[in-house]
Amino acid sequence: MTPVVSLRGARLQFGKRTLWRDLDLDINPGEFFAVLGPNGSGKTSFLKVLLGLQELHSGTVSLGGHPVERGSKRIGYIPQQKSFAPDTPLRARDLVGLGIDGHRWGMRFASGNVNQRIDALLEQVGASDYAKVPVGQLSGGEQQRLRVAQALATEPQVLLCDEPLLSLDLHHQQGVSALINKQCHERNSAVVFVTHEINPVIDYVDRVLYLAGGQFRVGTPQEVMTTEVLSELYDSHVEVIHTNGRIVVVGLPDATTHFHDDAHATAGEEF
Ligand SMILES: Nc1ncnc2c1ncn2[C@@H]1O[C@H](COP(=O)(O)OP(=O)(O)OP(=O)(O)O)[C@@H](O)[C@H]1O
Repeated sequence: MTPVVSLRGARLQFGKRTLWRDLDLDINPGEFFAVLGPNGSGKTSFLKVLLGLQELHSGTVSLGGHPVERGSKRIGYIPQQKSFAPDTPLRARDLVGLGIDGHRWGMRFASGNVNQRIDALLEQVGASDYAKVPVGQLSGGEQQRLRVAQALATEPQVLLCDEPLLSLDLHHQQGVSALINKQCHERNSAVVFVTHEINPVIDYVDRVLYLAGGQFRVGTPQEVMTTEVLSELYDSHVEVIHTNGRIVVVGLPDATTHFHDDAHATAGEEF
């Protein structure tokens, strides 16, 4: 199987601060891949590398066997949930339409084909009923469904999701994550899902990249979400409890203070 995302010897650092290094990773079609970690550990920066918005310090990254490029149609991107202003002059279907031809300048005269495609996308995310409602009048969950539809417009090989459940209530969290998982399975897209909290997607996640303190671990949730692994990553005792199919992590320190500083690297280590 050809991986959708490949990183080799990847390293990202800002100044003396290394977010991650020696990252070798393949993400496969149809894989639901979660990126976890505390504030400032580099989750969004990881997405930016895949979006071609952030260069690696060293190593390589490719998408579908090609170097990453900005604005690639291979990628669908669902940004963090931010509400539209109530008077935003866009209807739900206009927002989805931007995913199809938003790269074009000037007034859009939607063809029959474009309209059909918009209808199909609205249907796919269960948003047909509010197709003509101005986006600013919709609930956070309804707006987020439209962003999912917009991100799916180009039938992307990989769907990058940056905390797409933030500020959604439990009901809408379940709806949006089920929708993203559906895309993963029915269209065989890879999903890279950045989140602080694994539990809302625990039933869907195949593998996890856990970033903390300038280090990382990759594996299944069962392999990574353990007392031993997280205590090592945080350099402090952390208790991981698995209960009723959910994972509770107790005693998390402020990991952003534990970054590995290259100034303290051992002599002879290669950077
Ligand atoms: N262009 C940049 N220049 C310098 N530092 C940066 C740059 N981009 C990100 N950083 C720093 O890198 C660290 C990781 O940022 P990033 O946004 O990737 O973290 P995150 O894990 O997504 O955090 P959060 O959970 O708070 O959203 C932060 O300390 C941030 O300030």
